[in-house]
Amino acid sequence: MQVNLTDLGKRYNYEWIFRKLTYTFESGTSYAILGHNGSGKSTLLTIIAGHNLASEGQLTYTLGGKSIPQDEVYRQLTLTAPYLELVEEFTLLEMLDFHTRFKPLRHSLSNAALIDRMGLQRSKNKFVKDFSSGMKQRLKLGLAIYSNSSLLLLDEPTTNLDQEGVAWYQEHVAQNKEGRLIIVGSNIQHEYSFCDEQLRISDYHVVPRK
Ligand SMILES: Nc1ncnc2c1ncn2[C@@H]1O[C@H](COP(=O)(O)OP(=O)(O)OP(=O)(O)O)[C@@H](O)[C@H]1O
Repeated sequence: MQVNLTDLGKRYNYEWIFRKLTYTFESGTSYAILGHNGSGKSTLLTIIAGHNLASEGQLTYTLGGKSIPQDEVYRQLTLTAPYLELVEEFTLLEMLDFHTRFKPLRHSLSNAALIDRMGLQRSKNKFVKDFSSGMKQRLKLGLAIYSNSSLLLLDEPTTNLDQEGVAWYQEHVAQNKEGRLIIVGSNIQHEYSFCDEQLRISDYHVVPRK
């Protein structure tokens, strides 16, 4: 998977969040999008995911030498972000059944094996609404990391995780990065320490004229 941004810009109303962003993201490489709160990291990730529209510029996707239309790229990607909700009315087992019907798991992993990897064996019949916030985050990450997607987008991936949860995230993301394109939106070092490249969104802020 390759994602090409050419002179990409986004504004909300009259406020430009970033402009003139030209960059190539390549498979087999992990990227960190860095910047302070409100700098535009989530905005860029949602644009790459196709959940949000750029205001100017071009965004193209290529897989195996073939270009993928923007409205089909969702098949190739998984995104996890604090604002994306799980289906709270499902038990863990039901949640996995539902999710994997649309997005099969990597390496034909079974749902039971994913539950083991997430360390959630004792909660398989528990309703998601009764999970702690850290358990919900581990579930979101497990679904994203272990889905069979060539593009993995992680926005603030360790939100609500304790030290053990952070170590779990680091281990599992590192084990599943080969051959994939991973983009992390973060300003916390332990979330993106495995990344090979860094993109500072503030380099693309519009400097107001004096
Ligand atoms: N739907 C929207 N309408 C108007 N402004 C928005 C909208 N979404 C985001 N913004 C603005 O865009 C800017 C960038 O927000 P964004 O959430 O992308 O930043 P971020 O770098 O991810 O921040 P954080 O680190 O706090 O998550 C902020 O000024 C925010 O207020």
